[in-house]
Amino acid sequence: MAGLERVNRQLFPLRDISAVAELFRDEIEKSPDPDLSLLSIVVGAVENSLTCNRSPVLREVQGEGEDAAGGDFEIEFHIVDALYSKFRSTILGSVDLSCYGDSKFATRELVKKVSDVIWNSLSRSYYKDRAHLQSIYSYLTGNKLDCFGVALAVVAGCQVLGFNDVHLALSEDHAWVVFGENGAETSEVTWHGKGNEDKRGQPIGTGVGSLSWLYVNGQPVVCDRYMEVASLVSSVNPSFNMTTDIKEVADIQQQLMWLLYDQGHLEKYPMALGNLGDLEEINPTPGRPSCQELFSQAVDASRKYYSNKHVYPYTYQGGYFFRHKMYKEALESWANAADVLREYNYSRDDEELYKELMEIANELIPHIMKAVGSGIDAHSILKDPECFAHLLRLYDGICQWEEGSVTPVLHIGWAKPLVNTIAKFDASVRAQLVIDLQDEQEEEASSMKEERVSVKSGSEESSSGERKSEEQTNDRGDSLNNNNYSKTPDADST
Ligand SMILES: CC1(C)CN=C(N2CCN(c3ncnc4sc(C(F)(F)C(F)(F)F)cc34)CC2)S1
Repeated sequence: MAGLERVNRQLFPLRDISAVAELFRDEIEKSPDPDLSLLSIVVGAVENSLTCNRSPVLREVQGEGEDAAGGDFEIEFHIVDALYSKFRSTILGSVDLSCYGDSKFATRELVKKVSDVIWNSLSRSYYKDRAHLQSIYSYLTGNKLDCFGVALAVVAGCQVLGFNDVHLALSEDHAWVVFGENGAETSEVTWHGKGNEDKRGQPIGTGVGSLSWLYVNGQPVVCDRYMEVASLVSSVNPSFNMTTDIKEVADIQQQLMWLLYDQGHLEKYPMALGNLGDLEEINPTPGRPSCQELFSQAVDASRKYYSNKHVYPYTYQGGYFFRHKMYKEALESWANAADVLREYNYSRDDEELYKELMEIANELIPHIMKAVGSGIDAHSILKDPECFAHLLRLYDGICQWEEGSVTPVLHIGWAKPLVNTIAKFDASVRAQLVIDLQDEQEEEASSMKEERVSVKSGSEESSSGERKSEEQTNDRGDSLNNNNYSKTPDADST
């Protein structure tokens, strides 16, 4: 039974958060196969009505730079019904299933066909970096989707066709699909980055290209239906403009995220836990885990399920500590993020991550140095050898990221803040730096260089890790803007 037939029509017209939450709860708790297009249309309609259709009068009274009063929304059943039918008929009307064999599993050709149907119905040229282009509501009412939205729409399209083996695979900066028996096959279905030929229809490379951060070294978040619901909720964007969020949209997103959290559907989804942490930091829900706990759960999930190959859990956590002036903890989180980087070679695919690290090294850490320099130094950072060790581990990780890459990472813009920062630490702290170079003979044997740096501080010492093997090379590609899942601006990438 399709999603709309089982929906509780008494809930309509949807006028408040609890009605939207009830509809999602029914779909998540009562259906073995939550209907992605239904849920994406509903939450996209709410987001659109509260953030996009603003009456000019309301805009004048809204305070800039804070949560604006979102006013009311009213989502009529017949609107959802019409859009839901439009999506289903678009997909069913464009794909002749007799052309794709009689296997109950999807084929590569089928997945590519669904991707083509979505792709060829998008507007010719639109600003891809815009917010609110992630939902099937946006696709149906404006023929616009961002790169995440295309991937989600392809999975939703395959669900309409009855192929429940097609699922969303997510890295920290790209999305694709898995399909076939045991989800053993992969396929690109959307574009990545700016000005790059899309690779739609191709499998995710198994060569060194798949060892890049873009494909998280073969450790993507492979979604089931419920985690796909979590991804569409996580992609809800409450922004009204660059400085103002609509509080109702954030509240709805937060409540839906807790609903999914309680059902265990965020357990293996570090970025969703991080997003929930951000929402809780702004507006804590009484009786719920703190945002700090959520950021820590995101780190644990990456370590437990993805061999600690994800960087963003540590940058979510480090950002939190920084905002709360917990500078020693922030340095440790950022050093832990850099330890993940060591495994990767830097390439054009990694521009988004590069920007994150630039901000940490060249803006946030200099800010900390200024703050502690002027006396706001709860931990006496500059006298703490462990902080110095975290700083060196951070930079050493970035250096190792660069090693073996065809594209350089560091330049003078990095060196100046680094030199200034190191110089801020007490000479007595710097004097404790002990660099143990591994014995030469061992180096030949292992053909992997390893160098240990430690800063003796009481009992503790911190050290850097293994070097990459020399044969790893780079892959090509570009980046995405991770603020709202959309890509960097490009006039006509589709
Ligand atoms: C710590 C940060 C710098 C703050 N926000 C970050 N986000 C915001 C939310 N975000 C996400 N949050 C949930 N799920 C996903 S799936 C995804 C993606 F795979 F890249 C996609 F689909 F291509 F856009 C991105 C992303 C991207 C990363 S990283």
